[in-house]
Amino acid sequence: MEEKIKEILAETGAVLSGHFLLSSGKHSGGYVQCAKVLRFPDKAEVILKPVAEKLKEMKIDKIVGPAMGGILVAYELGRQLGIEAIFTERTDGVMSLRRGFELNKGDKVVISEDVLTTGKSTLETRKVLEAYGAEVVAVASIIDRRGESMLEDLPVISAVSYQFSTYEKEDCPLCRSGMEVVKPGSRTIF
Ligand SMILES: O=P(O)(O)OC[C@H]1O[C@H](OP(=O)(O)OP(=O)(O)O)[C@H](O)[C@@H]1O
Ligand SMILES: O=C(O)c1cc(=O)[nH]c(=O)[nH]1
Repeated sequence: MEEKIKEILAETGAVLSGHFLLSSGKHSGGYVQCAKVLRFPDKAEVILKPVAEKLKEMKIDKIVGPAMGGILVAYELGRQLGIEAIFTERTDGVMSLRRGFELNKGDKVVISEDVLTTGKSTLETRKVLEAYGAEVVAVASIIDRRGESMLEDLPVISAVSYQFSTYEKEDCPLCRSGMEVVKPGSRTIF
């Protein structure tokens, strides 16, 4: 199934190579733009089905996706699981739950993401949810591109994994080659 999902990601133009500034501030020659595949609801259903199947085994009350990338993933997983899908968002750089969304003490929640790189957005989201007394039981994503071990105390359920080289800005060979760097994501605070 991983191969089929990677084919869908490639054919929808989601897998990019170039010189990218990631949300973490690191640089990379590879990037997965999940919005390119999620623009097709039928393909979103296919690529997230294996993730939803695994989540079915857990007793989950809600799916929470951090904006922007996690929202559509939460929506599709919530649809397949028949549960509520909500989102957190950054206001002045601070992640919070807004729009009258509610979490009850003891709610078992899954955080959904399009891409996991360093896990920073996920950890920020986890803090917000735990402050409401919710229990984060897993993280779900389309892409797992974590290079280092992050989120070790949580089950991570992803549709596919990629290993792209990432570099600190100072050590980036793509910077040295003079290639212009592109920042596709919306986070501005690293
Ligand atoms: O694991 P991390 O290092 O946190 O990186 C992954 C995050 O980066 C991207 O979001 P971004 O903040 O760029 O905003 P976007 O969802 O609007 O693209 C992506 O959607 C994940 O949320
Ligand atoms: O780390 C990121 O910001 C990131 C990497 C990636 O491949 N795709 C994405 O949407 N964000």
